[in-house]
Order: sequence, then structure tokens, then C-alpha cells
Amino acid sequence: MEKIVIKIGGSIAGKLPNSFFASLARLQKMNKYQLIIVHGGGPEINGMLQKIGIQCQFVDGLRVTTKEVLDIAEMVMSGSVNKNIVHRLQQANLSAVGISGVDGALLVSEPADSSGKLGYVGKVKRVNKEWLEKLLHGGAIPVISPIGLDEKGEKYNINADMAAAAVAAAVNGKLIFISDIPGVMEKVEGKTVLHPLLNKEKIEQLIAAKVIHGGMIPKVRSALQALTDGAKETVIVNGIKPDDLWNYLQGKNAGTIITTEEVQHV
Ligand SMILES: Nc1ncnc2c1ncn2[C@@H]1O[C@H](COP(=O)(O)OP(=O)(O)O)[C@@H](O)[C@H]1O
Ligand SMILES: CC(=O)N[C@@H](CCC(=O)OP(=O)(O)O)C(=O)O
Repeated sequence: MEKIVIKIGGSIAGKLPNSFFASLARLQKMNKYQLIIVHGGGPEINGMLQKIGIQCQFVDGLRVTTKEVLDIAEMVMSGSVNKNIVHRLQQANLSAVGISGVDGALLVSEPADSSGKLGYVGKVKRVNKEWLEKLLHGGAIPVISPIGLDEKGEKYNINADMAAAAVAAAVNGKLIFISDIPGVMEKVEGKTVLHPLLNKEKIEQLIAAKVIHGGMIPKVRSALQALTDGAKETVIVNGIKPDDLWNYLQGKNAGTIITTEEVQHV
């Protein structure tokens, strides 16, 4: 069966319509795909930090993570965000199990940056694929919160796009980013247009021109990394329009496809 890693952004997690979960149920019923969900929770972490009066900064879309911020990130993502997604899946008659990268040492991690500037921000070194396979074999949809663990037992806050990319690469699956926008957009002559297909060269050009900024930077870079490391395809689609996900899997135009191939950009 083909594995599909669906990354649900925190931007959209609480706003997904029932029809989105119904389309996942439809996919599951086809007996063709094994679904794996990796989620974020950036806005939800921001909300909690604000509530308790902790300020934090971002560098290139990554949250500078002190020990205190790490505790909140874990509490929010492995707690309410994870369980809310599991709950929505269960309500759509899907069997789902919420875990984080800590459970079963699923996401073996290391510091994302050796300078220490980012604090407890990690990147995935290895995915415990065998353990993931066992969950899938049992018929459950794993719902993964992006907190990782290193070999010494230290926990890390991992950008959810990077975590999803590592999982998709490890299982050689398709990687679908569900976000709150139709894909990568650009304003051209006063009109906002969607880029249906982007390669590395064009992505770097759009980042340099600041057309791609903020949380979109780790998303597009993770998409490229996933392809280099073994993922089959990557696309960014809108979660508010569940047809996008369905159409994409039916081979129709939807969202922004990221490729490592040569493409002719207009
Ligand atoms: N060129 C772009 N096209 C679309 N969205 C962009 C672009 N550049 C930056 N963004 C921002 O990226 C956001 C999606 O990334 P992020 O906030 O990390 O979402 P998620 O929580 O879904 O991962 C959009 O809501 C938008 O504000
Ligand atoms: C290191 C780092 O930046 N971690 C992210 C993890 C959550 C995330 O990536 O959530 P979204 O998918 O909603 O953006 C953070 O703390 O916000």
C-alpha cells in the first residue's frame, strides 16, 4: 500500500471542516493508502506563551526554544492539538492513535543548529520506521506531534514541516502539506496568482525576493529535502477546500507541487 504523510499545520488544525476528515475516511476505505498524520501547532503555542507572558523569537521560521518554551511546546502539541486531531478522526469513524516523536523514540533527533542560537530546536536524525510500521499494520492512523528525542534522552522542538518531511522520506511516501492558503502565492501586476509547480531554483528565487517568507520557508525547504531523501511527491494544498487533497490524489490540478526536476517557469 502507498503511504501518504499528511502534515496538518497549526494554522488550520482547529478550522478543518468535517468534510476534510470525511475525505480522509474515503481515502482509507479505498484500501490503497496508509495514512500518517504529522501536525504542528505554532499558533496554539503562541497563544499559550502569550497567556503566561513568555516572549519568544523566530529565526528563518524556527522558534528559538528555551527549556521553558520547550515544555510549553510539548504540552500544547502533544496534548490538546494532538488529541483534538485524534478526536476529529475518530468522529469520522477512523481509528487514530496520537503519539509524539518521543513515543517509541519515533523521531531520533539532534540539535538543528550547532551554534546553540536556537536552543532546544531539533532536526530528525532517524525515524523509527519499524515501530511506525507496527502501528500501521494494526490499522491505526498514527497522529504524530513533532517533539523529538536524542540518544541521551534530551527532548527537542522540531518544526512540523521538517518532521513530516523526515517521516515521508523514511517511508518513501507522498507528502501533502495542508495549510491555510491554496499553495505558494505571488502578487503579479496587482493580482494574486498560485504557483502550480515549483523547483529548487525558483523556490530560492522567491525566498530571495521575499515572496516566500515566514512559515512558508521551512515548508518549501522541507518539501525539497523530503524529495532528496526518498519521498515520492510533495504538494501544498488548502485544508479549507478538502477537494484539493482528493483532486491531487486523483491526478488533477490542486495546490503547489514541489519538484526536484527541471521545469519551465513562466
Ligand atoms: N508566497 C507565499 N504564499 C502563500 N503563503 C505564504 C507565502 N509566504 C509566506 N506565506 C505564509 O505562510 C503561511 C503558512 O505557513 P505557516 O504559518 O507555517 O502554516 P502552517 O501552520 O500551515 O504550517 C501562510 O499562512 C502565509 O501567511
Ligand atoms: C522549531 C519550531 O519552530 N517548532 C515549531 C513547531 C510547531 C510547528 O511547526 O507548527 P506549524 O506547523 O503550525 O508551523 C514551533 O515551535 O512553532
